[in-house]
Amino acid sequence: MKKHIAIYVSNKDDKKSLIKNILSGNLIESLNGLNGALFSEITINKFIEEEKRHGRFDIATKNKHSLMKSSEGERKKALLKHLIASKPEYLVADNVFGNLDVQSQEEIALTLEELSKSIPVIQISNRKKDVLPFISKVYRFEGKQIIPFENFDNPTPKLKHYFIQDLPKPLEQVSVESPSLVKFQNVSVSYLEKPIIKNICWEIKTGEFWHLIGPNGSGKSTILSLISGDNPKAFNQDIYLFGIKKGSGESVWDIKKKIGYFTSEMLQGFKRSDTIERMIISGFYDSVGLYKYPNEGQILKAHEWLKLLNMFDIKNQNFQTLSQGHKRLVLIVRAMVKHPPLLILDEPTNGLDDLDTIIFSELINKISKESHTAILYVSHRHEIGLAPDYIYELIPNDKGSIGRVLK
Ligand SMILES: Nc1ncnc2c1ncn2[C@@H]1O[C@H](COP(=O)(O)OP(=O)(O)OP(=O)(O)O)[C@@H](O)[C@H]1O
Repeated sequence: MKKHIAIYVSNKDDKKSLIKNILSGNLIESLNGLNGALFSEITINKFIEEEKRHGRFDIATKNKHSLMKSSEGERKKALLKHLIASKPEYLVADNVFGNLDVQSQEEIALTLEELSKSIPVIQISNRKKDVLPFISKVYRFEGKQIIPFENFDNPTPKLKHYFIQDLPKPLEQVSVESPSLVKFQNVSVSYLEKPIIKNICWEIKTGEFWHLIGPNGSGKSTILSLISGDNPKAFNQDIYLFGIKKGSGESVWDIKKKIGYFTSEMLQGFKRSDTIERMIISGFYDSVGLYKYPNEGQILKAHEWLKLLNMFDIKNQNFQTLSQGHKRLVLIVRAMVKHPPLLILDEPTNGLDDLDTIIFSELINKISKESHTAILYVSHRHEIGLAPDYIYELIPNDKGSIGRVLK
C-alpha cells in the first residue's frame, strides 16, 4: 500500500515554499528522485498564462473550451485529467475541493482515491473537513519541516467576538436612485449557441444579504459579469442596476463606484507593495493602490476600520507581509470603506483556513447587520456561522440554468 499523507497548513504558512520543497524531493525522502505533478490553482494559472502569452492551449475542458473561457470547476477537472495522463510518479494535491460543487467534489475525491492505488498522494489542505478519506496520516508544516499533527480531530477552537468595535459609519453616503439595486427580468445568455442562463428574474434590494449558489458552470460568474463587468451580453436585456436600465447612459465606471468587490483571485499574483493603511484608503478611489492624496476625513475613516481589524498599530506595515487571512480582511474592508450600496464577494473563502473562515464570517455578518450595504456572496461553501437572509440557486438545464429563491 502507498503512503498517502495530508499536510494541514494555516494561512500563515508559506504554502508556496512547502510545495516547492516537496516537488524538489527535499522534504519527503521517499519522493526523492521521483517525478511529481502538482494539482493546484497555481498550475491552472500557469497554463492560463501560456494561453494568454503564447497562444498555447495544452488543456481543453469537457466543453472543448480554453481554460480562460471555462468556469473554475471545469478548469480543475480538466487539469486533473491532464496531469493523470502525464503519468506522474506521485501527486501533490493542493486545495482539492476549492471552487468545486458537491458533485464535482465527489468525482474528484473518487478519481484521487483511484489514483492513490498506483501512486502516492500528498494532500495539502487548510480545512480539516477536506482531508481525503484514504489519507493515512496528517502532518503540520513547522519551520521547514513537517511534523505529525497530534489531536488532529479536535475541533477548531471557538472564537468569541473578534471584532469588538462598531462598524465605522460612512464618510458620505453613496447615493442610489432606488432601493432596488439589481433587477433581472427574464435575462437569458448563450455563448456560441450554448444556453447558459434562461429567463432569470431576480431582485436584490438595499441591505439584503444574498448567497448565490449553483453547480460548476451553471452561470454564477456570468451573472456577476452582467452586474459588475462589461459583459456585452448585458445589452438589450432587462437588467436594472441601482434603478437605471443597464446600457442607458451610465458608464461601467459609474456602476463600479456603487459596488465593492472582492474575490480570492485578487490575491493570486498580487505583487503590489503598499502599506496596509494605503490599501484601505485606495478603496475610496475604486483603485487597487493609491494614486491620489487622500483627505483627512478619508485617513481618519481608514483608521477607524484599521482599529476594527486590530491592525491600527501595524498600519504602516507592508500589505504583502500579512497572512492570507489578514490580506483578505484588508481587501474586504478596502471594498467596504466607502459603504457601497452593493458588496460582491466572489468565492471569498477559497483557500482560507478554518480559523480565518470563522473571522471572515463574523466580519461579513457584522457588515450585513450594521450597514445598509447589500451583500452578494457567491460560493459553493455554506460556511458555518455565515448568515445570509436569502439564497438564490441556479439549476442547470439544457435550455440554460433557471433560478429560484431558496429561502
Ligand atoms: N466567454 C465565454 N465564451 C464561451 N463560453 C463561456 C464564456 N464564459 C463562460 N462560458 C461558459 O459558460 C458557462 C458558465 O460559466 P460560469 O463561469 O458563469 O459558471 P459558474 O457557475 O461561475 O461556474 P464555477 O462554479 O465553476 O466557477 C460555462 O460552461 C463556461 O464554459
